[in-house]
Amino acid sequence: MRLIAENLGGERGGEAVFSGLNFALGKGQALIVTGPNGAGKSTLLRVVAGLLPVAAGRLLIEGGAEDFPSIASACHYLGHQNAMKTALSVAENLRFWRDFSGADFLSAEEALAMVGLDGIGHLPFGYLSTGQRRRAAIAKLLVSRRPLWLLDEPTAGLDKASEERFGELMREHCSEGGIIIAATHLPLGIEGATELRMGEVD
Ligand SMILES: Nc1ncnc2c1ncn2[C@@H]1O[C@H](COP(=O)(O)OP(=O)(O)OP(=O)(O)O)[C@@H](O)[C@H]1O
Repeated sequence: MRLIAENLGGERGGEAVFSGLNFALGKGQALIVTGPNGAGKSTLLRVVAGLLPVAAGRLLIEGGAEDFPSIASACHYLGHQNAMKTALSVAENLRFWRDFSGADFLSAEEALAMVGLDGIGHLPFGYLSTGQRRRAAIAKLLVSRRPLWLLDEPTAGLDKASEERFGELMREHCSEGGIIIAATHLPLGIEGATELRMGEVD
């Protein structure tokens, strides 16, 4: 599977935020999107996820159409918000996302263990600390198999150990043929990733 952007443009509120972006990502490749606040990193991720329309150019996936007829069906989108219900337990939230996303992978309990949150699945999500909430949201990536991970500031609020653990999960995803696009202000520890700098004047 390859994800290709050709002359891609995105806009917010009718105003162009970026234009003329080109990239092609094959199995196992990662793209790190950097740039100052307001450069359009989140907008790009939302366009790729299908949450905002493509304003110019095109985005396509090649290969894997039988399993993933659209980019949206191939991706996990981890935005700034964790997208978890505070009144439901952590495990209930993960089971919801597992059912919603399909292609079961790890159980809620197994996924929580992978982010170092074993034994807290029964707690309401709202009881968790900021970093624990982010880790539980990261566990969503592991309850169903989707090849394309779109990550917006994924390590914001994580302690050092959790940051390193997540680095390992991302490297594992790539080594299994997954693709990652991550917007970040912090190093993520993915070797060999390509960097896309947004908001810079040539
Ligand atoms: N809903 C909206 N309506 C209009 N403009 C918006 C909307 N959301 C974002 N913008 C504008 O789009 C531009 C790009 O925002 P975006 O969130 O993509 O930047 P970013 O690079 O992710 O920034 P940060 O590093 O602060 O997260 C900004 O100028 C922002 O003000």
